[in-house]
Amino acid sequence: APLPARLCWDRAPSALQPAGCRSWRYQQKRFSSVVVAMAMDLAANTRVGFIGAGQMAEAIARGLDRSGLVPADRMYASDVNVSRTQVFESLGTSICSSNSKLAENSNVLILAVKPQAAEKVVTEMRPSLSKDHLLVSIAAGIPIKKLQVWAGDARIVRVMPNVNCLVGETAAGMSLGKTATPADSDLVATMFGSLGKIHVVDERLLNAVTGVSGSGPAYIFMAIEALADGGVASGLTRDVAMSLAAQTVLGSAKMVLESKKHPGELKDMVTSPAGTTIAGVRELEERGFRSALINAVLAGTKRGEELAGN
Ligand SMILES: NC(=O)C1=CN([C@@H]2O[C@H](COP(=O)(O)OP(=O)(O)OC[C@H]3O[C@@H](n4cnc5c(N)ncnc54)[C@H](O)[C@@H]3O)[C@@H](O)[C@H]2O)C=CC1
Ligand SMILES: O=C(O)[C@@H]1CCC=N1
Repeated sequence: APLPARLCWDRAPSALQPAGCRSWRYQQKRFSSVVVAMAMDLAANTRVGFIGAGQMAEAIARGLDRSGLVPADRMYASDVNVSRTQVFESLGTSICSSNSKLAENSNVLILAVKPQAAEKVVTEMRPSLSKDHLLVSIAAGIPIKKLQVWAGDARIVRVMPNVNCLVGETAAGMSLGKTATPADSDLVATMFGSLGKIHVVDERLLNAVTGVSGSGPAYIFMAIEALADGGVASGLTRDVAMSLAAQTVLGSAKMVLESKKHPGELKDMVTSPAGTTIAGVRELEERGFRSALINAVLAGTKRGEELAGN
């Protein structure tokens, strides 16, 4: 189910920054005072710690800093790989020498290690975790039930974002653990709402979210690359072909989101009788384009289910 309107924002949080923040834009009037107060409280009191400072942690950290909701100097990170902590240091983030130290410094911990490492990492941290910690796991597949056993008293929220956090256009799903509170739900929705869009879903559907939007950017990047290759094969320069391909994907996504029309109807708008598009559509149908995408999503969902069992 989509979040209640007040929590399902399009980039709203860039407008929800406390006075003094870089890009505060005085747009609070668009939101209820409760939401504004919550976002300001979050901005003031949340110390976000990244357990694992890899690709996704970086995308979230850069996105949060960029949105202004949690500035880099109120984020912490730990990683066994020094080259990764150096990246976070360059963002202005404090580095902790262990995951336990990270827990001492942060009240919201983002579990951003690979799913296969999650049990060892969380179990080792358990003595440092208390009911005052909110553990937000982005690890694909790992169920809340397991996380709760490993983490002891910490409250758990599971989120499946995607790498587009980096540009404030993520598409994410979230589910709450048993002891997570409505305030935790609001906080996580606000945080990831500042990075794009987030929906609350039943936990059993989080692997499907992973299949569609967690992994989806890779499929779209491949599509952009292939469209550009087609352009180059047809004589365009690489730069022009890439720009045309990426802008076409951006514009098409906007058409779906803003027109609220069914994608099939939009496709028909492009497809002239005996024209160029139907020639291409026919080729795609012959090669199982739609079926390939459907199967890719199902394969990703299934892999998430496998990761649950490790
Ligand atoms: N890459 C993506 O697009 C997405 C990834 N995810 C999830 O995010 C998590 C992280 O994925 P990536 O960032 O792609 O992986 P990554 O490999 O870039 O990052 C994982 C980081 O954890 C660090 N690490 C390993 N053991 C550690 C330990 N004991 N203590 C602290 N740090 C440790 C590694 O050195 C590495 O830097 C995974 O669980 C994945 O399922 C979720 C959504 C999208
Ligand atoms: O490939 C993966 O397992 C992760 C989870 C979703 C996107 N990347």
